Order: sequence, then C-alpha cells, then structure tokens
Amino acid sequence: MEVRYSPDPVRFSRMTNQEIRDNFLVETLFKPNTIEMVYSDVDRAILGSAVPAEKSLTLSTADELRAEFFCKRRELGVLNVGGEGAIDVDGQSFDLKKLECLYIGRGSREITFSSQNGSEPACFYLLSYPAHKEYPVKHAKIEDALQVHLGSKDTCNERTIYKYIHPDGIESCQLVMGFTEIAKGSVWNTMPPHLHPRRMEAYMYFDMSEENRVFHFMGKPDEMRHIAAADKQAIISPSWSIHSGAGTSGYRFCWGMGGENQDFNDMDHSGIEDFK
Ligand SMILES: O=C[C@H](O)[C@@H](O)CC(=O)C(=O)O
Ligand SMILES: [Zn+2]
Repeated sequence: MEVRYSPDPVRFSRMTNQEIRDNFLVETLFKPNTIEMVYSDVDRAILGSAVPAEKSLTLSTADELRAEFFCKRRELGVLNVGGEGAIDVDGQSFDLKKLECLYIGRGSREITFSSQNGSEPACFYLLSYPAHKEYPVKHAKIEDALQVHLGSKDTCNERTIYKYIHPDGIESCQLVMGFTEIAKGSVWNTMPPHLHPRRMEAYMYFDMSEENRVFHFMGKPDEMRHIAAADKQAIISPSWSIHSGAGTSGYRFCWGMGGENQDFNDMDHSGIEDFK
C-alpha cells in the first residue's frame, strides 16, 4: 500500500499546490474490484476503499503492518457510500445500505465485502487505526446515528452531523466516525473551523457530481491553503491543521478521527479574525 509521511507546518507553508495535493489529498480510492489503501504516519491512520463490483473482495493483511491479519492490532470503521452491499466478519453477515456504518473491532480475522447488485456496487470507505483492545463488531443504520444540526441558511453552512462511532454510540479504542450532510442551498462545512491538537482527522467528500468540487481549506488559521477535491476523494488533516470546505454544489462527507482522546467537542475554535 502507499505510505505517506506528513510534512510539518513550517514545510507546509512553503509548498506548491501540487505538493500539497501529493501529501494530503487521496485521489486513488474507489477503484472497482479492488481494495485501495493509503497508510499515513499521522496517528497511523489507514484510509481505504473496497468496491466489490464483479466479485467479492477479502481484506488481506499488508506488508507494512507485519501482522498476521489486518485487524490483528487494529480497528476498522466502514461507511457505505454506494449501492447496497454486505460485509462478512468471521462468518457473521451485515447488510449495509448507503450511508450505513459498520465497526469492526480488533481481532476480527476474515473480512469480506460484496455488493447486492454488481452494476450498482457498494462503495465502502474504510478508516482504520491501531487498537489496544477488542470491541464488538457493530452495524449502525441512519436512525442509530446521533444527529446534530448546525449552522444556518444565512451563513450557507446549515448541515447535519451524523455520529456513528463515538463514546455514546458504537464504542471503539480511538476511532470516532460519522458523516455530515450539507442542507440544500448551503455549501460550507465546519465554518467557523477549529483545531484539535489531540486528534488528526480524515475527510472523504462524496455525493457530488463530476463537474463539481469542494475547496477544502487546511493549514494553520493564519497560513491557510486550499485543495480542490472531487467526488470520492479524501484528505488527511494533521492535528495542526484546520479542516473546512466550501463546495460548488451540495455534498456529503465522511469524517473520522483518531488520536489522544475521543471527545468530539474537544475543539479549539478559530475566529474569522484569525484567518490569513
Ligand atoms: O471534529 C469534527 C469534525 O471536524 C467534523 O465533524 C465537523 C463537521 O462535520 C462539520 O462541522 O461540518
Ligand atoms: Zn475537526
């Protein structure tokens, strides 16, 4: 799998757009009939995808892990952003409709992804971190998510956050995961933005048409840069970076975090006056 080493904030402020993209944007996910993975040294996050179109796909271990099987010492969160599919974990089968989530705990050996209908394949987004103990495998539907309504029409940031994996929902070691839906007419996520030096975050934008982009902002509040991200592309956001975006259309995005704590509200907010 591809391995990424993250630049520090000093190097970041001197990087070109292409260098920023090469380091923080993941453009290689969601290829049909393969499992794609990127290993980041930021909190040892692994971002990936599984798109079982003509055949089912089994998650294998990777050389980089030096582990007998993928979840030997890791936990894995999955969000389906495509057609209806199923995930088999050690003989237990879970049907996942679009926007449903599965948590797969440390110690799970056999993980297989399949689609109900190969012409409209499931698109499983994967996010994994090292885990110190086993938590049970759990499936969550949209009605199981904790919903938080934020923003307003006036500031074009009306949105709903759906939390799946978090201390009051599906329990995990360090993974916190869910998705955010932008209300019709709104385009901003996470405005005003925040930092959480205790956690890194990965964003994966989806449900955008081909001709649209989200301008994702990153960097320290006084050294911000943008990345133009297309549908089903992901962004690695180190703990020193803000993460916020504005789309040329509506969209959804999966967010996931790992690190020091699991407290979603442990955020240091930046004000507009901090931006440069
Ligand atoms: O730390 C939390 C994450 O940045 C996201 O959950 C924020 C988000 O989805 C939003 O405000 O739109
Ligand atoms: Zn955040």
